[in-house]
Amino acid sequence: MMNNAVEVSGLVVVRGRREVLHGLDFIVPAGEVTGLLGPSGCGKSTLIRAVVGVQARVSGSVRVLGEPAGSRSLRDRIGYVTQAPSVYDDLSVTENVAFFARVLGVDRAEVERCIAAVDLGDHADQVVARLSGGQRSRANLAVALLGSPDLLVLDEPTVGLDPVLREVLWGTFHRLADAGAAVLVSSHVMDEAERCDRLMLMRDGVIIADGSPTAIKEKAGVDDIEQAFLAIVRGEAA
Ligand SMILES: Nc1ncnc2c1ncn2[C@@H]1O[C@H](COP(=O)(O)OP(=O)(O)OP(=O)(O)O)[C@@H](O)[C@H]1O
Repeated sequence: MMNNAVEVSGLVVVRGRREVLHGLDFIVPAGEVTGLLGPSGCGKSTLIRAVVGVQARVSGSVRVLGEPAGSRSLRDRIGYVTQAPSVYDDLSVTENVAFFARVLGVDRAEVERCIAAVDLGDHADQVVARLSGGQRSRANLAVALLGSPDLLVLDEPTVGLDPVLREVLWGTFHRLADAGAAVLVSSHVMDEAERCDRLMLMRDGVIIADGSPTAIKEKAGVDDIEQAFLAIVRGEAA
């Protein structure tokens, strides 16, 4: 097993007329939950899209599980959850997950396991249109868990979820990491930082800090990540 699921150097992305990622270097290790934190618009989704291989106008080197990002062979080794739901409104949770299992060629037995992993067992037969927002996000996540991907990439998976559910989902992410997967989770909510094994703090298309939450706080000489973020930004401006 490779230690780094993702290895990136010199990542530059241009969108419209603007360069939105300005030459990033980072890794995403296997067996850990890596958080990508930064304010709205800083480039988190763009970074994630580059890793998954769906972003246009990318330069630099982006290697995922030993292959160039976007390689065909990576398709069933990466689970990717976007902010927009991929599940169908008029199908039940089970029908949705079973549909994607067929598409991916994943064993039917996986369907129930993935639904249970996101704690949707009680709603398995409900059509997605009648689920709450949080339940719908979890149905989306269940699809991404099919086939036990080596890399799970989640773009703001906990937005709009209640604290109990967030707790459940973070538990799921850590279980997957403990089983050896690399988990990359973005969030604009700084208070999710402490739940990550490793963090990348991002601002204006640049990674301004990278390390364990403890190491980042120690280096900045403060005791919460939000303060660390501000201290680093102030330090850069000075
Ligand atoms: N098609 C586009 N043309 C030009 N600029 C774009 C385009 N799409 C996105 N951008 C810009 O790229 C930057 C990064 O966007 P991105 O969606 O990656 O940010 P984000 O950190 O994921 O934000 P959020 O947390 O709000 O989802 C933003 O400033 C955005 O305005």
